[in-house]
Amino acid sequence: MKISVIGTNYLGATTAAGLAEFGFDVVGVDIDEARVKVLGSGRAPLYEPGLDELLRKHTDSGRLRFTTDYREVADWAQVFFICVGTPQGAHGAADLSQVQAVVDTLAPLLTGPALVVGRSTVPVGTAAWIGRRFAERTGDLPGLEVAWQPEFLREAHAVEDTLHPDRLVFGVCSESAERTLREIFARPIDEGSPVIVTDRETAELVKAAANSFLAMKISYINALAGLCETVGADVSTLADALGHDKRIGRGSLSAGPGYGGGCLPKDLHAFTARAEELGSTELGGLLRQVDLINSARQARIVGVLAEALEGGLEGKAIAVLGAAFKAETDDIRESPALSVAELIRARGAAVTLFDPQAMENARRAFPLITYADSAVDACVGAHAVVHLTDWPQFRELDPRALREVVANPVLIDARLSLDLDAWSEAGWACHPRTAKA
Ligand SMILES: NC(=O)c1ccc[n+]([C@@H]2O[C@H](COP(=O)([O-])OP(=O)(O)OC[C@H]3O[C@@H](n4cnc5c(N)ncnc54)[C@H](O)[C@@H]3O)[C@@H](O)[C@H]2O)c1
Ligand SMILES: O=c1ccn([C@@H]2O[C@H](COP(=O)(O)OP(=O)(O)O[C@H]3O[C@H](CO)[C@@H](O)[C@H](O)[C@H]3O)[C@@H](O)[C@H]2O)c(=O)[nH]1
Repeated sequence: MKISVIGTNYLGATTAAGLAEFGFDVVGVDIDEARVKVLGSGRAPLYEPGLDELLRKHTDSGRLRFTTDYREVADWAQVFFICVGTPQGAHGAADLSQVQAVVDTLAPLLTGPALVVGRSTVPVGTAAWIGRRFAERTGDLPGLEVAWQPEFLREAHAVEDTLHPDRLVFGVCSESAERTLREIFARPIDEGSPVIVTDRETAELVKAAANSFLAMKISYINALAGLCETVGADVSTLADALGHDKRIGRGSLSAGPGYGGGCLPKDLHAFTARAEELGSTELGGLLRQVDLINSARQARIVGVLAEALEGGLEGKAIAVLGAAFKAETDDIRESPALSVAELIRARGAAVTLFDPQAMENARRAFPLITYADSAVDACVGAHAVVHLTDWPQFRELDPRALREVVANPVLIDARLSLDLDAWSEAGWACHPRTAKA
């Protein structure tokens, strides 16, 4: 089977490489020439563990290539996966202009049967709308069908999640579309990935509901973290204890600076907008509260920092550890680390930041922050150190050595993942405090 993947960044590049690994001939299409060139040379245009190797393997084998020209795939592929972006648009609703552009470019070029499979995250009703738009623009081409197969991969684990998905959700209108999807995903199905076959609306909703649920779990534990800070309780132990209950689970229960990234924030906003548009004010209200708790978390971290420093933040030098929205990625979209860094700067302090992978992206988007060549360099002369992205490298830092280079040994461990006993023993004032500390 010949497959085209349209849109080849975080989702699409991994999808294309994964489908080639499953044994198919794949052509990725993107309008970004620079991205297509890098991918064509077997390299990932972003930092994602294992992706470079998979891309190289299949560009070398000839099973995978990339183009900017839709004409190369229109008559060649039988299946088209849509993986373009669905960024936040007006009033939080999803901006579907990239999806619309794909339909409008592809439709006039199609001449025979095709299965178009949406993988982007979209508001419920989008697949039906795309189906109608294709029908209008192809003059009801026989054998053209639109299915929805949401993708649940996490950045930093994208390759593993693509090759061994937790579940596969097929939103289809026909048995033939289901058969095609079962054939494409035969390998993970044989390995035991559960398959849920449903209508397209349910498939679209599964994705929005899953991301909103993850955001809700994170906001719940962050709201509890605030309470724990007030009474000196330990939110990590609380989360461990909650997580042992199989009905709750430990995943997405790590308190921190709030959730960020290219998915959870925008997907929560889009789901809120769509739910309210469809009259579900209860769901809209719940999701709005989740969002409020998330933003408040970042302001609270800055408040804790300001209180920990004599005379507040004005004129102070603050070292920030981390720019990426989480570890093992160079993605800075909606990064809580950079939001906190900007809030600190807005209160009159100078920020010096280090991140193991996201420096280039951060420098481009936030030029007023100073960037250091290492975590230790970022801390030289600092009045406080704020730990905001949970890179394993930051857990290896030697608090005794760092104590020697800072102006003032104050640590805000916003990720709650450093060994605070070791830092306290080395003479640091650590926040947030627990009864233990
Ligand atoms: N990033 C993730 O981990 C992830 C995981 C699951 C689902 N998703 C969803 O997948 C979608 C894509 O996410 P992403 O993070 O890769 O987005 P992105 O914005 O990083 O990438 C979108 C890509 O599509 C390309 N593109 C835009 N218009 C195009 C067109 N008309 N034709 C061809 N290519 C075009 C862009 O050049 C870009 O390379 C979103 O809906 C997102 O919510 C993302
Ligand atoms: O216990 C936790 C878990 C995560 N986070 C933060 O939440 C954000 C999102 O993390 P994660 O879910 O690991 O990252 P993503 O790669 O954005 O993946 C989410 O978004 C993708 C795109 O839709 C989905 O496919 C995934 O299933 C979904 O987990 C990051 O800022 C994390 O630091 C926490 O603060 N505490």
